[in-house]
Amino acid sequence: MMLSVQDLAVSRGGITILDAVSLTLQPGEALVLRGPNGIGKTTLLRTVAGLQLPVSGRVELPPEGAAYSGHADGLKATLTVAENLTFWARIYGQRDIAPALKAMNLETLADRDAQNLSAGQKRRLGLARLLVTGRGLWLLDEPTVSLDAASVALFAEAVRAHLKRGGAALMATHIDLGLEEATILDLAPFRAKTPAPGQGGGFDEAFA
Ligand SMILES: Nc1ncnc2c1ncn2[C@@H]1O[C@H](COP(=O)(O)OP(=O)(O)OP(=O)(O)O)[C@@H](O)[C@H]1O
Repeated sequence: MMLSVQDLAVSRGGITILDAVSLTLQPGEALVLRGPNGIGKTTLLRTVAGLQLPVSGRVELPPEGAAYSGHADGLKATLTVAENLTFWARIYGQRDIAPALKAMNLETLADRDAQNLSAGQKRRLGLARLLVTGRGLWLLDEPTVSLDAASVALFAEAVRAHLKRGGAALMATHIDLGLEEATILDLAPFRAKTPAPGQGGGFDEAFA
């Protein structure tokens, strides 16, 4: 078992937005969270990652934990691409950054400072970071934002290889990665019963 979520309720700003979420992931499986903007995909992923506490319910992860990739890529601006990856690899007890550089097509950018990368290149570095964690469970929030078609294909290939190695992935993404291993979980049935005004709507009301 790579992940077990049982009867989980999660909140944002003190208000429960999703409840009774239960799901499991076995090695080799991927689950894609679907639902309109604001339903709580980010909140659910952050809760599963342990970045915020659940309102109730249980999350069981592998003993070594998960690798989380959120909207911020967590890059060190003044370190090069290779230095960033080496930094993270050391934290996670890994040595070799070469496969991660290759997988995300960063070899020719290895010596460039992270602050001088384009948005899509930064995203590729953020995803390369996943590969140097050595963690079996990936929790991914909109991993393909800013990526062009070729980079989306590279990313899909990296996820596929991860699943083949016995890894698992829980991800929020609006685009189809073409992963036949992935199942879709629509979060609409888990919407908490009494959302506050402006919460859980079909789109981002603040910008309507
Ligand atoms: N501090 C806060 N107080 C109250 N509500 C908040 C607060 N922060 C976020 N929210 C609301 O919580 C809800 C869940 O947000 P979340 O980012 O998890 O949604 P999402 O499904 O990931 O959305 P998207 O598809 O746009 O990324 C949204 O309706 C958001 O407006």
